[in-house]
Amino acid sequence: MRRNIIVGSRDSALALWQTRWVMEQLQKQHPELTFELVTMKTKGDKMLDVALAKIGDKGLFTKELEFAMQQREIDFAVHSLKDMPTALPEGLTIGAVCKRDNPGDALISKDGRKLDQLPQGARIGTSSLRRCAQLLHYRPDFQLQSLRGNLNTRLKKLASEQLDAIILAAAGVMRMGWEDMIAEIIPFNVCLPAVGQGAIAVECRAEDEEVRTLLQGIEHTETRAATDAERALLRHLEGGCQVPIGAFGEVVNKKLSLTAIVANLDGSQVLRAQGEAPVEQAKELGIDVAEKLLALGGKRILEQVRSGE
Ligand SMILES: NCc1[nH]cc(CCC(=O)O)c1CC(=O)O
Repeated sequence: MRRNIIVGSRDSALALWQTRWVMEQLQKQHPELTFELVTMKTKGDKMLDVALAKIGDKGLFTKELEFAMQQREIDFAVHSLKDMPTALPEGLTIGAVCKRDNPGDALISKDGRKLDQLPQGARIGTSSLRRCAQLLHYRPDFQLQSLRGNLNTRLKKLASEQLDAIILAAAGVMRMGWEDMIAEIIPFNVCLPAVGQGAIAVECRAEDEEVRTLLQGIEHTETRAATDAERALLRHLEGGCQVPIGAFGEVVNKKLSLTAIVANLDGSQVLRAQGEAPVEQAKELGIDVAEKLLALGGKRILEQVRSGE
């Protein structure tokens, strides 16, 4: 076994928290190894003020790290699974999906109000089409404002842009130690999370058996099955961040269940589908639920959203 493992990460506070967490778990399991952290900026870090839907680039937060892996400058990279494209570059694989934290979306509001206590026409900050569409479906009076930047920046904008509330992934908020600011985890019947939300993934070279064996130690089987189903669904719908798609997979009583939505941009249509399958058939389940959504009218919605109608 190699002695020194080089670990790549973005340099945002959240990414660093996640990467250090992974390094810590591995170090506990392998006291004989050393882990070295290398940080880099990705295109997504350099374009923090541009709407994600406008950049529309797959691998915005992962490409530079992936290139470094292919060049053997780093041995593995830690990502939010949510930020990973469903198709990985040649020669790379997801070596581990770690146990998922809270998968939900957190409401952080000016005076701790919950969603139902927000005033008519409340101004809510979020940069995600998925959150916008589902919130508008629930409360057409809400005014959604775009919100980008690192978590710190977004939190500051709650006050500086005079918003009533912002929405962030609960897992990120908790990892930053801001749990006390969460007014409410938005229920899944209102807003279904993004594919992979709340799960940390480790990407490595597919042929690097040493590192793959190492990463087995932090793999969480149920989270892998759940997110395999979610990612298969997303891939089948060919949805990047430009399309409002939400999904949540979960192992309940040893069975895998998957719920997903496809929405149009103004939230006037939100289609929902659900399915169950044995844990070993995660990908088939994802495709199955995707097919249900397409049949329900998702095909038309996706065409409309993509053509900018
Ligand atoms: N798109 C940015 C991003 N990628 C992963 C997380 C949160 C952490 C996670 O889902 O594991 C966030 C922040 C957010 O959406 O509020």
